[in-house]
Amino acid sequence: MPEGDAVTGATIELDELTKRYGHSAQPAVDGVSMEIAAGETVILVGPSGCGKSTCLRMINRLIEPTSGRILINGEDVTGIDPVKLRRRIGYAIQSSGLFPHMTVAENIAQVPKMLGWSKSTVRDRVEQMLDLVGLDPREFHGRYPRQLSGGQQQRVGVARALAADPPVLLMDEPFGAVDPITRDHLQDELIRLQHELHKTIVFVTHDFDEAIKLGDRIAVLREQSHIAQFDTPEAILTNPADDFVSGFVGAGAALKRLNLTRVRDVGVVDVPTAAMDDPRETVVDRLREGTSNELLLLDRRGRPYKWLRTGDLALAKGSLARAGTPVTGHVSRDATLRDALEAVLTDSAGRVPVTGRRGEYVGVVDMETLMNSVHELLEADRMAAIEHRHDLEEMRAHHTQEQLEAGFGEGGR
Ligand SMILES: Nc1ncnc2c1ncn2[C@@H]1O[C@H](COP(=O)(O)OP(=O)(O)OP(=O)(O)O)[C@@H](O)[C@H]1O
Repeated sequence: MPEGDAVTGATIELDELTKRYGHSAQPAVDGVSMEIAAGETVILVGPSGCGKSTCLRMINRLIEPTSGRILINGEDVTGIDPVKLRRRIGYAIQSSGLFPHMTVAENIAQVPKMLGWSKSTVRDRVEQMLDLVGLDPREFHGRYPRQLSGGQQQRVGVARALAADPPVLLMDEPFGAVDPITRDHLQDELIRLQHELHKTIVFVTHDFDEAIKLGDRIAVLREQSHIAQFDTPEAILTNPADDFVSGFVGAGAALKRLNLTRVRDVGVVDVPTAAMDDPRETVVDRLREGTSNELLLLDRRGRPYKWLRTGDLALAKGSLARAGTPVTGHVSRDATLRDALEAVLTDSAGRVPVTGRRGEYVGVVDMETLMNSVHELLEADRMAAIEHRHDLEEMRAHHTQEQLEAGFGEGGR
């Protein structure tokens, strides 16, 4: 999380939380314990029926736990009125859960109204929420859910969940029912929102790629919600705890790792550049000075325009305007390494310019820099995981030593 940004989320602690439905022999959720930091996004993944939704719904007590405790910001909420509790916890689900007979505005306004907010505050809040999720308030305010696309319904669902500004947001496969492109878009929107809001989010999904993209940490659950591994996406990708987790990560862990790093975090190379208005001699000199026989011509706003090779000038009879090959692909500094790899693989010369916020040239990525970066990243992940394991072992050894000493002490009395 960026420094200086206020955290508005709350801590969540699940303490030996268990759910046994009716007379079933096995509990659906068996003694799950988990600590979630304020402002953190935690993803629950696991096979169908392992108890993810049950876990999630116990947090807002839509399902009453059979035993165990839930603490929100340190307060035990296991015994408080569930209706009051739910006003402090936003909840978004797959089918968007909107009331069909209410307009978009009425749906979003529901919890703020129940909380007794004044009419004008509620009205402003509805506008603000629609803006936040990227829907034009004037257009969508009065529509009914059936007049919205699946993706728009999901957005309204998220707006409604956030309307009363709850510190905690629970999301149960919220993007499960939309097409992959809309899903990708909604995921990006959620990342943007979370960047602004810093809620504590617990998010259930089947989709491991979604978990990697959205989670600060991922809890991989086995049957009855036993935790197989609870760690950062990087650690799970490079150091899965066992075969069960590896099976979940699936093939292509290194490729998935590329989604976690942005171009701005790795080194880019510099190529000689020249401006459109530069005299021909300057351009020729720069081409000569460079190590590759290529130069990037920038337009008047400093944006990549054309690739120019030594021979191009002769072919175009010396006119810069006619020489060279237009730049077709580029990646922004915010693009993931996966996007950069895609661009590099599809570029005929295997390199693409990197651009800043206003499209200005900041460097170039090619296959070699990408490969070096990926090797370095994977190596760093591995080292961090080894250190982490070492710390854990030391802590355990220390703990055992303490217990032994305490035992001897008692025995000696
Ligand atoms: N109301 C209920 N009564 C009895 N059993 C239930 C009830 N709800 C869920 N279960 C059982 O509890 C177990 C966990 O269900 P849950 O829906 O929490 O799993 P899940 O991991 O979210 O599954 P999925 O990924 O398929 O949505 C399942 O075996 C399910 O059949």
